[in-house]
Amino acid sequence: MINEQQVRALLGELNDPFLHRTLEETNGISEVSIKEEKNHVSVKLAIAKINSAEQMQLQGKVVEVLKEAGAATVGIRFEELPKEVLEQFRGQAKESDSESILSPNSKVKIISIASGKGGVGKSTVSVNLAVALARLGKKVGLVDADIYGFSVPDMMGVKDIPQIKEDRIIPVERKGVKVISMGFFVENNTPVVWRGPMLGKALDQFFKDVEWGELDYLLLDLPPGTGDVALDIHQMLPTSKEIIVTTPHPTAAFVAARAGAMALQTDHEILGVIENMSWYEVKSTGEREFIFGKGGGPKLADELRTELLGQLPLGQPDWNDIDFAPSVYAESHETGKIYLEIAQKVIEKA
Ligand SMILES: Nc1ncnc2c1ncn2[C@@H]1O[C@H](COP(=O)(O)OP(=O)(O)OP(=O)(O)O)[C@@H](O)[C@H]1O
Repeated sequence: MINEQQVRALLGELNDPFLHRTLEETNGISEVSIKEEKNHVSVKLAIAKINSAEQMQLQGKVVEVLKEAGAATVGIRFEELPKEVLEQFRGQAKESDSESILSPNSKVKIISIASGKGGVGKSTVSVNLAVALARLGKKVGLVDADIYGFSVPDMMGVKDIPQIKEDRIIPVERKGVKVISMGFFVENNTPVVWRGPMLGKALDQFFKDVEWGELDYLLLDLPPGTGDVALDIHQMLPTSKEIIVTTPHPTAAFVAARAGAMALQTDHEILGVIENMSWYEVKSTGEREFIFGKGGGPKLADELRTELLGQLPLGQPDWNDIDFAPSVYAESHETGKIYLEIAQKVIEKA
């Protein structure tokens, strides 16, 4: 037989779905009564907003918890918390929000990885830079903000999907990096068709509803080009710094300059340029062939008055690795070492 004290203790641990505080903290358990002969528990709970999907979810949880503890049947009524209480908690919620990643006071360093056009290796660079920062002991999150063309989960060999806990999204951890991607939330790799406002909301969720925990760096793999999403993100994240990825071809660098110009126009500092696919090294002779041309990276860095953070050769990761992630270079791989050098520079600059 369950008693009132036990009921209060159990329910007190559940969260008000809107305030992210426990019912004990919100004083949300208004009534508890127990009919001993039938082992029936009935409770009245006060939450921030009633008649909502969140209420239904909480209802399910209450029934589950109480039945597990021995109640035969459970009756629940909901009421709304008094206005004064709500305001008090909303005020506090605002304060803690202001410590969130999006706040200018946040200590998390946000770095957006941008490119002028698709296919230059922006996602590959984002993934490997994130892993390299983690290898250097940093706490790193990675947002695949390339909402239409998400590829990060595949590149990192992520097989799990995020858990949802108390309506917070828990990112998937892979190679020491906490990862969130739109790819986790669509089925069967279906392309995502969004309208502008929905898109902004989805991104907003990635920052506000994801339980990132403590982070030193949050990297964002932006969509290619200078479209709406890239612009949205710039506006949403006034403190973010930018890395521009280009290939060595002069025209690629010219197009990438536009992405850089957008960062500067929106007052975002550019940390530097990374030139990808810089050369191909012939194994037998060690000779470098400049397949995609030469000079694009340094020229772009010059134009944007920033530094060339590194040049990455053509070549795939070692696919014999035990903990296989298709696009992640091992620490001992020549390219993996270059990523560590770039990450070190990023730590010094960001
Ligand atoms: N240094 C490299 N050597 C060999 N292949 C590479 C290199 N960098 C990237 N690639 C390959 O090039 C392709 C495009 O890379 P990636 O998806 O990272 O580019 P992207 O700029 O993010 O493209 P999009 O913007 O279209 O998503 C991928 O197949 C990737 O594996």
